[in-house]
Amino acid sequence: MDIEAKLATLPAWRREGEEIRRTIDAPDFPTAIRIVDEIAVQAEELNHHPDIDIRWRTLHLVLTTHDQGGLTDLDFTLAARIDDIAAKHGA
Ligand SMILES: C[C@H](O)[C@H](O)[C@H]1CNC2=NC(N)=NC(=O)C2=N1
Repeated sequence: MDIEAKLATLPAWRREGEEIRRTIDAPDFPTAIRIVDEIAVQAEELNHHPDIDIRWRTLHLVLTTHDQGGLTDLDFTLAARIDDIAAKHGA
């Protein structure tokens, strides 16, 4: 997998070693929680789960594939779905 090529399609995400990260600024706290809830649905569907830090209406998300010890296609698939969810909620 060409990690840099995948990252180029996901400008909201930045790579830090074997992880990719993005921040989502939701309009308000209830929306932030709705975004997390929708991410949870996708995470379960993919059996791939982000680390999520909730700070009022700001979400910090980290993706990596622990059981492969690095980034895989699953991280980029989930990242794209997270971007769709954020955009849908105006974040
Ligand atoms: C057993 C189960 O498939 C694994 O624990 C899955 C679950 N969700 C996961 N999520 C992430 N982000 N990385 C993993 O390696 C991972 N492993």
